[in-house]
Amino acid sequence: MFVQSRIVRFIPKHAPYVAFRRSASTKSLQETLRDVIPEKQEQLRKLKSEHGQVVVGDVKIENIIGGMRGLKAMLWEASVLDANEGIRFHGLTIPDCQKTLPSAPGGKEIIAESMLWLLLTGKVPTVEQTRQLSRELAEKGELPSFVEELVDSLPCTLHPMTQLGIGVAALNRDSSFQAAYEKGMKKSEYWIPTLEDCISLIAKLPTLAARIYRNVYKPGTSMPPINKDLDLVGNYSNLLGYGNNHNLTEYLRLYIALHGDHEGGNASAHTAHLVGSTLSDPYLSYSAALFALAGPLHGLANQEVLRWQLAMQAEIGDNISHDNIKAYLWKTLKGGQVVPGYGHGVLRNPDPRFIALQEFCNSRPEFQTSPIIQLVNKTSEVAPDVLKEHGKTKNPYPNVDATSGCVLYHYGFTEFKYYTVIFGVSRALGALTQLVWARALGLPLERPKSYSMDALEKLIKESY
Ligand SMILES: CC(=O)SCCNC(=O)CCNC(=O)[C@H](O)C(C)(C)COP(=O)(O)OP(=O)(O)OC[C@H]1O[C@@H](n2cnc3c(N)ncnc32)[C@H](O)[C@@H]1OP(=O)(O)O
Ligand SMILES: O=C([O-])CC(=O)C(=O)O
Repeated sequence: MFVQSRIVRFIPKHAPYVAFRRSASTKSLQETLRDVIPEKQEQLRKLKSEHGQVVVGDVKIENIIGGMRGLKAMLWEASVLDANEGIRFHGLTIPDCQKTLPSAPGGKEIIAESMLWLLLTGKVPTVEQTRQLSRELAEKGELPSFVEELVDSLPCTLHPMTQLGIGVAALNRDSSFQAAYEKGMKKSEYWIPTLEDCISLIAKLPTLAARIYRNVYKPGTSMPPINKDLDLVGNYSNLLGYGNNHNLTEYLRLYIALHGDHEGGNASAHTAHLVGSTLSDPYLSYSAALFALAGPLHGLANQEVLRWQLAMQAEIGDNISHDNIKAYLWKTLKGGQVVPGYGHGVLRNPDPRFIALQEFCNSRPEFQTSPIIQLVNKTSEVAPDVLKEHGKTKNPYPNVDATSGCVLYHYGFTEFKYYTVIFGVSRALGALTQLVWARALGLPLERPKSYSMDALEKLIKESY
């Protein structure tokens, strides 16, 4: 059969990993992945057998006591972070993805399905493939009734992230992986039910997350049915009750695509990987990841930023001068608190996700007079110099959380304790992708060596 390939018009300079073309293929995600797996298995076999002894770095005492920062110690397929340039998904930068990944009908932003396809397969999907995946996700979106009853029984005073983690863990009752494992499935086939679970979980996350939102913030309102002709985030927005706000829906699409993956060492992705390495099923693994995301130094920072910016706004009023912001930043730092939304474990420049969200705002007239977005922008002009003068943080620049929640607030989505749940819907794309690859590549149990301080001192003495 003659298959015509269409090279996408924009070819980036550094796109080493991805087959940067959209083929006319109508192969499903599962079929595409099945084609890619043998190549990757062979690549891993060679790395192990031919290069297993190559040294890629030293381990210093400062790495061991410093949160393993800088250690090159994990395999992660879908994305790699450069400290200065930021994230690349299979070699593609965020602007590359914005140019090439299919969007929703009537929309312009990247959608979760096209990002998921890229992360899982390393290939840019066709529009048809993306639509096929949207339909599959919509068809698998309903929650089992016992999970609905479980989340409905939770007190609305329980943080939405705790509720999300509970709901995701409970979905494991129907895990295909767990059932197949119990029946004695061969290791080489683990990836198949793992993929099934991952797709099912990604499909159900918006329904679960929207149910939590309704229970906590809009009690007594009923959710519309899942629309089989909509993309995942289009449905999520609908279920939340914001479906008629096109701009907010587009923002959610971009937000969820961009937060999908940030290589493997971040706390949520790493947690999913660690738990998954014990052969816990994807629901349990991702539930654990959500509780890492719920910490204020990680995903919860997007709620903290809004709280902090609103407190700043209340204190300085309408006079949002650089000097007033600077004084508020110093007050935060002298109070012994971190400036939320600034700094990063790896990045050493402004986060390109922050830039992409700022560009989203800059391209829309409604943000030019938005008090909260103007305050975020002005803060980002002042904070780096203040943090440099403060002299502690290795990265004084804004990360993605510096604006992500504030844009939601602008749109009237003001329930800030819910914001990290949206991040949790997104991070599944990357964390679950890696679980599929971990099983397809037969990666082992993760179990690093630890030392006590006494044992470290002994090692130090021995090294002299
Ligand atoms: C999606 C995400 O997870 S992005 C990150 C979201 N988190 C935030 O925005 C919270 C604010 N930022 C921070 O707390 C940090 O920058 C982190 C947690 C993101 C990274 O932490 P680290 O890798 O340890 O940063 P770094 O090496 O620069 O830290 C050195 C010192 O600077 C401090 N520092 C780092 N960032 C900040 C900040 N934004 N405000 C004040 N102090 C800071 C650290 O607390 C540390 O102080 P210590 O020596 O007293 O412990
Ligand atoms: O990479 C990190 O450590 C934190 C982060 O930005 C993310 O997980 O999105």
